Amino acid sequence: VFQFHIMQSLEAVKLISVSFQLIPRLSRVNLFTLLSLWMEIFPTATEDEESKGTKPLSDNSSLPPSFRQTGLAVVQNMKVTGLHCSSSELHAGQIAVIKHGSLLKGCDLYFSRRPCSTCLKMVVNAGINRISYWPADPEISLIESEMLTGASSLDAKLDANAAERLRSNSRAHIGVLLQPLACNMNQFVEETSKKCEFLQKMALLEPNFNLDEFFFENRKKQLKDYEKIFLISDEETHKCILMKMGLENFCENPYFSNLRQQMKDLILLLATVDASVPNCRDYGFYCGDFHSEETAHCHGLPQDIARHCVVQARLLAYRTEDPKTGVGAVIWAQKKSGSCDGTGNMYLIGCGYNAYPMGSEYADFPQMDDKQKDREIRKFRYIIHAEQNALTFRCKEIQDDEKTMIFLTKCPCDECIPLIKGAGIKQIYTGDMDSGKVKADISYLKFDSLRSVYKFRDQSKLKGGGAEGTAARKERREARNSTRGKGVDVMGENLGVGQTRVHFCGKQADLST
Ligand SMILES: Nc1ccn([C@H]2C[C@H](O)[C@@H](COP(=O)(O)OP(=O)(O)OP(=O)(O)O)O2)c(=O)n1
Repeated sequence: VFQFHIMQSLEAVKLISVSFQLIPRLSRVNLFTLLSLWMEIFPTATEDEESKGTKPLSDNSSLPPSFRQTGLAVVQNMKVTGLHCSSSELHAGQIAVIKHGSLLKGCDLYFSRRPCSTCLKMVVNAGINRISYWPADPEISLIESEMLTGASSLDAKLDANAAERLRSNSRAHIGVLLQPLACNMNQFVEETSKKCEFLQKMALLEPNFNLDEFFFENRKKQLKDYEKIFLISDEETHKCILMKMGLENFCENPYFSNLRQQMKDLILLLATVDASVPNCRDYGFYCGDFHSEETAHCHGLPQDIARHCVVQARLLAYRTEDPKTGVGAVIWAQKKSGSCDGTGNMYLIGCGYNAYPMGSEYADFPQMDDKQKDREIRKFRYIIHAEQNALTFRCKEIQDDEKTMIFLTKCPCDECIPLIKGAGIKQIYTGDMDSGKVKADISYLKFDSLRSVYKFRDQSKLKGGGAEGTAARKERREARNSTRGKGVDVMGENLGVGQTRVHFCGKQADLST
């Protein structure tokens, strides 16, 4: 009885701690759904770029008009084991069958559109556990006005009927898995996106940069685009499509308006996260100095793809268990020759976010950061970093002769640099605002001197790289060397050993010193 009471009190403590968690999290289901939407708009190569060899080889420029590009996240035991998108010849479901074969057994598939009957029969046959799809226009479009001929419209209807019969006959659960976001989630994503270091870097380098204006403008633009792609603007048309897909239960209110609200919330979240990584000509992920010879030899990814993968990592970061700092990591590799995937020759190795060890409850371990004097109750010794989770739970092996790339939302720390190097990762795409910092229980000193892995830092090709950038970095490095360990304020307010807050054009940013 005594033991029972103790157990009950422990449970109560855990519950209380859970309710005290400082930041809202994305649910797994919503994360996988968002990843599938994001895969649908994976940047594809133009013929020109392909022939020049500047983009991964892919071929999805000539999709039939009634066919909608689809993104897919393959999930096994709650871990993402594949991210795909359709190509001109193959649908996402077909690609999943080619790439995973019988390993699809027991997997959950998250599609950005309801897959066509051809895909559905194959993935059901492979023994998938569950399919969730985004409840808008399906893969074979049912929006007739956009179709070229009456024949394709009939095909679309026949396909909808066949898919519905396959669904009702299948033992796998096939339906719509969307969950309402935590009540302050979108507000939290907005705040953290504005503070995200990719935007902060711009604020640091650009005189007269209005971060709010830049961020909200971009978000507005993305939101408009994504609503066009992922939402059916006319409610009656949307209801009609839901009916045809066998989702009549969603057609009555309040279920219909709830569903649309959840869809809009997720689209807003996607647009917000997207706007946190600047998408403009002069900013990007560049290796070394933009004009230096080093850059010419290291064959980085096209900027739109690099940025796409960093945004993916930003989405993952919203599953963090760290009460303060969310970090996401995605590892992709590039095959030497093309592949049937809409991602061209790129394939997923693994992805992760920072969290307490597998299987632990939220309150099992300390959660304080280094502002807490008692080191015993700080989080750092317990949290598994995003890179560590991405490597540990990878779904593919890293091949020595292939280019493997890790995309991070934060500079890798000294604990992770040897892991990245040892694993055979060839390129790191990241921000470097923390580089050179020494915090009480975590340090970021090894990144700068890392030589065997190409580092594609978030920078301006005019200001962050090039001669001007080099000079600025040199100046910072010298300042750092002269102040390291002394906790001296270099340019602004002193935040303690290794950190300085600089004030720049009325804004402030934390810099390593
Ligand atoms: N490349 C990285 C860098 C960090 N982390 C994780 C480990 C910890 O969960 C958290 C630590 O982040 P910070 O170094 O920013 O430390 P704090 O969370 O204490 O924030 P602050 O910057 O205010 O000190 O991030 C990670 O997963 N991957």
